[in-house]
Amino acid sequence: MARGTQRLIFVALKVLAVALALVLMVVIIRTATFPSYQTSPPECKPTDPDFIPADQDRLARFTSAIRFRTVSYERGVGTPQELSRFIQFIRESFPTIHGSPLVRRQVVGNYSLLYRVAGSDASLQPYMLASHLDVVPATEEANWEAPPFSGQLKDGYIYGRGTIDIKHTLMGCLEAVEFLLSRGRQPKRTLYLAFGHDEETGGHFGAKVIADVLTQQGEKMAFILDEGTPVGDGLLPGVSKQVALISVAEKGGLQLRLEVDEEGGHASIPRSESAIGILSKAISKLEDSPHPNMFGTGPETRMLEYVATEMTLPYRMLTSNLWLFSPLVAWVYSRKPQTNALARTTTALTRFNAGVKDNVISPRATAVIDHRIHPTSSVEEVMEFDLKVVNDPRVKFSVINSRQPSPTSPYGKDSPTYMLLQETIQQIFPDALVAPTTMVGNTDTLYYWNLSSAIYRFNPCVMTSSDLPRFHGVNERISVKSYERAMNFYYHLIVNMDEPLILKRYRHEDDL
Ligand SMILES: CCCCCCCC/C=C\CCCCCCCC(=O)N[C@@H](Cc1c[nH]c2ccccc12)C(=O)O
Ligand SMILES: [Zn+2]
Ligand SMILES: [Zn+2]
Repeated sequence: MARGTQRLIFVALKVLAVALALVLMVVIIRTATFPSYQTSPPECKPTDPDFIPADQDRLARFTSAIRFRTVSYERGVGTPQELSRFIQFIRESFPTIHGSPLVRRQVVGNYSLLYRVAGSDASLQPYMLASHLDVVPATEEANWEAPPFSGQLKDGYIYGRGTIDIKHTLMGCLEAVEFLLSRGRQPKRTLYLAFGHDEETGGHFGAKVIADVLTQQGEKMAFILDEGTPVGDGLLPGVSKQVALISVAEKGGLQLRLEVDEEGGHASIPRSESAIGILSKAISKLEDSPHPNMFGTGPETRMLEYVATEMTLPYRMLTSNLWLFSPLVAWVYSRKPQTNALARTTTALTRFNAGVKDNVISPRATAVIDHRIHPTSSVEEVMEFDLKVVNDPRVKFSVINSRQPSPTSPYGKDSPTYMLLQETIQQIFPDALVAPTTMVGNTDTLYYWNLSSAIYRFNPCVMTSSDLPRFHGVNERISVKSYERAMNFYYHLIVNMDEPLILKRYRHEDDL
């Protein structure tokens, strides 16, 4: 090898070594100095004078609420009589709320409830706590450890449909307001409670109408809190502490119907391709072609950064240095369904219909694809992507439903309401970290976008990965301790909202 070439290689190796050393240095420095986003407000204790205990009366009210079979089956098909009975039960169970001159109650869309609790300072912008009255049907009843509409107490858990989705927040909010008012206190800031009656089937007749009513009344909210992501225990790799996940954004959706119409006929004389075959190829192409991994562009990235300082060293190093390791973390995310759903637009094949008889070639095949759209993508992008992937004019696409991803609500120390939420969570869950994330399913907040730019989705309940299948699944349950935490969470949130010190600490130029 010529001497000149040798020297060149030597210099190149030297440059590479220096560059690597520099990169390593940056990685180490960032790992060691990465900021913490956590706070440590005073813990809420059972000995506090304003602690709400899960006493017999409150537990009895909650278990009774679970016994109402307020099931939503499909759009416009629910259980109206049961909803009416449940509304009556709520009215009788919370006499202070329903007798207070501070409270205005409206029944909206026949079965949804909208309460306004007047604050003493009308100059302050109101806020809204949302939940829903309905539940999904209970299947596989035989496999439940206690009947799904029994509200049975067993080994410290209350069993039943709605215990974590979402009658614990519905009753938790009401208990908190009842407790406040029964102590003769009036909040400074007006608050709304909004309880839709058909969230489980899209909120078209409940939350949508609530939003219309509030819009007509010209209301704007300082923030809105609805059902959402839980306090995860063991859900995030590399973090041993619990992580309370506040969803600051919600994925969009695109439900597509795919249809192929071809000549059918006698099964003994098939053509080379059938409607079923053509459609199968199309949907299998869609399943095999995932939408791009968007890790690094949405709240899912910040979620990791918010807990970085509490991670085990290898994870901490990766997360503190996403400028370098983002592609690697993106790949790790794509490996598990829960994290994959956070990182990209997902494609779920939910229906496939074709054929009427064993020996008849079906002239028609149809399928439904349910996409959930990443916050940094759009309905248009998803449609364009799919058409390109299928690339077959015989497959006709039609849109069943579409909605853009939600705007991302402000979070972090620049957002007083997010920080208020974070501090309240840490009062009730003192061992938990708090982090922003994206809601992968849809909620009633879809209709509330025009009411507030600060919309958060959170479920004040600790959940392990083995609890997740209880959502809409078998053996839905909540521990008595968790229900107690839910009541106290809402109570503290309401009290904190009137505590100028907390908001002021994070308030910038924007006045709430
Ligand atoms: C590593 C990170 C882990 C993250 C873990 C996240 C865990 C999530 C755990 C629980 C969340 C479940 C809560 C889901 C609630 C979603 C509500 C729902 O099921 N919605 C339906 C129906 C629906 C409601 N509103 C609309 C509007 C438009 C279409 C459908 C719906 C749904 O999303 O399909
Ligand atoms: Zn729900
Ligand atoms: Zn649900």
